[in-house]
Formats: sequence, structure tokens, C-alpha cells
Amino acid sequence: MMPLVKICGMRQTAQIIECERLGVPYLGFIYYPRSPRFVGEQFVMPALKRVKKVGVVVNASLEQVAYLVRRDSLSVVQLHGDESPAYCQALRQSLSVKLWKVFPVGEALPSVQSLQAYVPYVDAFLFDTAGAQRGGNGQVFSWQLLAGYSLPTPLWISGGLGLHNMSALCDFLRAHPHLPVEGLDFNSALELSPGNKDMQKVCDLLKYFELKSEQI
Ligand SMILES: O=C(O)c1ccccc1NCC(=O)[C@H](O)[C@H](O)COP(=O)(O)O
Repeated sequence: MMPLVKICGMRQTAQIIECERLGVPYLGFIYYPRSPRFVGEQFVMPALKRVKKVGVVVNASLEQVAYLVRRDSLSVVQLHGDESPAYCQALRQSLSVKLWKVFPVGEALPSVQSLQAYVPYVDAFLFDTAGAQRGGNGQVFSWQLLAGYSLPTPLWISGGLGLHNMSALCDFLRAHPHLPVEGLDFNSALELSPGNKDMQKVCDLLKYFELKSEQI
């Protein structure tokens, strides 16, 4: 099955609406003030019908997350900081949204034990490349590190993804059919500048997946 696509770091109204029109399944919005893609204090979420809205937070308070979920009708909260299993449990008990926990990947995946502690409380793990910034580093990690992943929790792959490496990633996924990859997360490789998406690149990416799914 083709993985789902998330385009992250959206903040321009016209681009958000266009992505929905093009049928992007997930859009990511960054609520972290230190990111160059921060949506900003005055952000007004456009009315969207089909796309699932993913709110990216970094060590936010439970109250702040609840406020954002309600205000912007988020479907998913992506926890991109050092959130503990207890924090995830508390969110799980208080909110009816999906939770994705992010793990930065450098030389190795986190240990199975550390991942297992999150399994009861989150809906997916998102593996992003470790880097100088919390996210949006534009760097790829070695996907080979995922080969030993054996938990049932669905995965999102992130970090430096763009059309230029899709063929290699699809080859990797085909060679590892046991991996429960739910989706792929795209960001800086589809940008003209932080938070300003190159809509031609977005269209080219979607076309690539359309053609791919016709071939299966
Ligand atoms: O993109 C950011 O500026 C960012 C800052 C702080 C936390 C998370 C952030 N991005 C979240 C994402 O899900 C990105 O898509 C992910 O880090 C991959 O980005 P890239 O390597 O540029 O494709």
C-alpha cells in the first residue's frame, strides 16, 4: 500500500487551501515559536473540509495543547520535544486526537524499551533526523536503521524527504514490507524559504505518488 503524505510547516493561507484542493491527506502546522515555520500568534486556520491537520508542538503544556486542538480543530498532535510517556498518557486521557511521538534519529534508533514505554499512549512514531534544530533540518537519516523495527505501532518517516530521494525510499520500503509505515513527512525540500512552499514541487510529488499507485 502507498504511504500517506504529510506536508509540514504550512502557514500561508493560499498554500494551505491549495494543498487541500490537490488532495494532500495531512498538513502540519508548527506551534513552536523558535521555529522559522512557526505559524505565529495571529494565525487563523482556514476552513478545511478533508485534510487532516497535524499540530506540531515542542514541550508544550497540556493546557496549551488542549487550547490549540480546540481552536484549530486538529486531528493529530505531533509531539516533537522531550515529552515523557506520562505526559502522553495525560494527553491521551484528556483529548480525543491522535498522538504521534517524534524520535530524533542519529546513529541508532531509540532502544525498544524506550519506545515500548510510549506504545499504550500514542498512535504512531515519527522518526526524524537528529540535527541542530528540533525539526526541519533537511537531513536524511539512514533508513537502514529502521530495518530492525519490530513494534506494531505505525511509523512515519521524516527528515530531508523530497522527490529527489523518493525512488530510493520506495525501493527501501519494498525491500522491507514488514515495516508498518503509515506515511512520509515532507518539509524543507518542498520550500522556497521556511514556511513558503514551492507549489510546483508539491504538485510534482503528488504526481509521483499517483503514478506509483497506478503501477501497483
Ligand atoms: O520544521 C520546523 O521548523 C520544525 C521546528 C521544530 C519542530 C518541528 C519542526 N518540523 C516538524 C516536521 O515534522 C518536519 O517535517 C520534520 O522535521 C522534517 O523536516 P525536513 O527535514 O525539513 O524535511
